[in-house]
Amino acid sequence: MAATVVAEDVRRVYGDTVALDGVSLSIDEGEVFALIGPNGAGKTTLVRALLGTTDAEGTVRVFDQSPRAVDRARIGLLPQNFDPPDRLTARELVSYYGGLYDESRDVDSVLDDVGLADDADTWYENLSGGQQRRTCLGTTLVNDPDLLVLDEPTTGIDPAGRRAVWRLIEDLAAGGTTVFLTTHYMAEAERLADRVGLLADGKLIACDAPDSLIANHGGDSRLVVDTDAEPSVTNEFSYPSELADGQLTIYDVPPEAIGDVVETLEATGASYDSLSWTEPDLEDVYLDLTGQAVTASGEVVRAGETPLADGGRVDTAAGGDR
Ligand SMILES: Nc1ncnc2c1ncn2[C@@H]1O[C@H](COP(=O)(O)OP(=O)(O)OP(=O)(O)O)[C@@H](O)[C@H]1O
Repeated sequence: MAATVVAEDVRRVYGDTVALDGVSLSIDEGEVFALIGPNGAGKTTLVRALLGTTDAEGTVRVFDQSPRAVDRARIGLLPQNFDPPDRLTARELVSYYGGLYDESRDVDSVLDDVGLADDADTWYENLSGGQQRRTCLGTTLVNDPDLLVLDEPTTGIDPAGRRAVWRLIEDLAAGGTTVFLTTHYMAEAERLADRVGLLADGKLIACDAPDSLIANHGGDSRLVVDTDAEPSVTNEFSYPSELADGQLTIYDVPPEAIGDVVETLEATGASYDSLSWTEPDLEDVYLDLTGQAVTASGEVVRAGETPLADGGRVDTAAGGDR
């Protein structure tokens, strides 16, 4: 399969700040590639380097051309901070961007694709956050791009809006569009991406399919039970387990074995209050590889530090919008 984007040893320094420190990656045609990293990791700088809007050392090829030589009609870019005029309607905005190209898609079909057919004549300022972001996405689709570059497509929008954007990206990917997106929402990358690149302090520290990253770096699943059990309870299970401060953690229990584990616990005469089972995810991978957790607002919390006000290691599909 042909590579749509190839970057080799890309480096960008701003004064004393090394924003990108030798990043190499390639994105295949039709692939959804998500670049994960906290605020300041270098995501936007890499977007700029790949599109040739910032000077960087190293080599970048897009459609096997220098980025600045690529026909702009082949690329759709959603910048992180896209702030169109408030008093243009969704239709006017998409139509305006369509006018920038020699050939563009029918405006109504674009509005339909982004789920704004019913709100096409609403001013931008009166659309919800999710609708606004989908309008912005519409302006990037009007030239029917072969490569879509989305810099933090869902930052700052509510969970329902985020899911709507996810569905839209999934539809585009199913239609064969190559997508490069950046995000600090691990769940977003896990859901959408064929491959994920983990960026930390300007370095690409891992790059693989989400499942492979989780299998190699995510650790075990955990069954956590609040219980009054005696310390010796850990001898009862055939899985590794530990008891501390009234919390029993049993590792690597497959979901179908949870009932047996609970029966074993009950048989010891112990009672319990709550029980939760969690699978490892990309958050665990990032933590394992960097010693850092990424909060919902994209800040990092280093292992051993007090979590920030927005809840520390949180980045679920449902929560944490600011
Ligand atoms: N034009 C610039 N001038 C000076 N420093 C810059 C410039 N652009 C980025 N940086 C610095 O480079 C580093 C990487 O920034 P970048 O915006 O690429 O990160 P990011 O991962 O996109 O972060 P965020 O999620 O906050 O947008 C940061 O330390 C940032 O302050």
